[in-house]
Amino acid sequence: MNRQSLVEQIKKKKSYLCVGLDTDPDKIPAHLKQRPDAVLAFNKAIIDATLDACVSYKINTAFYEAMGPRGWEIMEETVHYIPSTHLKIADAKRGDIGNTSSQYAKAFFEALPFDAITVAPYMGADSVQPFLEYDNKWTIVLGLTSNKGAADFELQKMGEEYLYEKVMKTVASWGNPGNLMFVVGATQAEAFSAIRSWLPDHFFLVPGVGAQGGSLREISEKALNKDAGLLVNASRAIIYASEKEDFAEEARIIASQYQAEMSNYLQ
Ligand SMILES: O=C(O)c1cc(=O)[nH]c(=O)n1[C@@H]1O[C@H](COP(=O)(O)O)[C@@H](O)[C@H]1O
Repeated sequence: MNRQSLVEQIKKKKSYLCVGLDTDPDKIPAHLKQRPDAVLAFNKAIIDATLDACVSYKINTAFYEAMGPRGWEIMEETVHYIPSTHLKIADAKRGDIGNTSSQYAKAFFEALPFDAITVAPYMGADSVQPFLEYDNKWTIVLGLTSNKGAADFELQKMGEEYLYEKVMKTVASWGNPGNLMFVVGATQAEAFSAIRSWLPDHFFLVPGVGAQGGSLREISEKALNKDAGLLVNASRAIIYASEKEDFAEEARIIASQYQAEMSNYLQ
């Protein structure tokens, strides 16, 4: 999905919500757990229930890789189930020497039909470039992450700049806002205005609302741009809104609440 289609979907839905499919087999409602296809059935029910409220799904590959070979198949079946109207993100946080990154890019962009992948930039230009070579796919590079450990490296100063600032500005010079996004955690709201001032056009994937406590209002006020420029992810707050048989309906309600709030900020 290219930038124009993504922006059209955001305007049509009045939503920049990304639903995170971080599906933990242990957290699936009891009535589904017995089924051999429990995780897939859970994902399909969540997708059916939230389609109208969101523009993207983010599949956190760790949850599927942890299930062994069947998990990889479930991930594949899930990504095929998501309609082409929605941006399909592989949250895989890959990045390695060039020839290995090329294989990661092939795995998620060709063998699997993802539109986007999260990439860790620590190994530098040659580790990120193979993903950026796909013009029609999105590379989403970790900028300032939502976790406590962001303080260990990302928020350390390198001369005048924070490390994350240097990383984001440098990576921005390798690609363009048509196929490059950055992860900026919602828990880092105080940094959003500055980041938006030096990257006015890029989309940011923003995890950290919901279970991690970030404020949708604050990041929206500070970082929405003319194309929205934000994809805000919530995983646990939506998919585990209920542990009972009504889990999909409850997920729909929470996703719709995010969508309604977003539609106010988009005006
Ligand atoms: O790249 C990510 O998606 C990501 C980056 C980051 O800084 N923080 C972060 O929480 N994430 C992911 O975003 C999701 C957040 O999940 P919830 O906290 O349950 O909404 C998880 O899949 C995380 O792996």
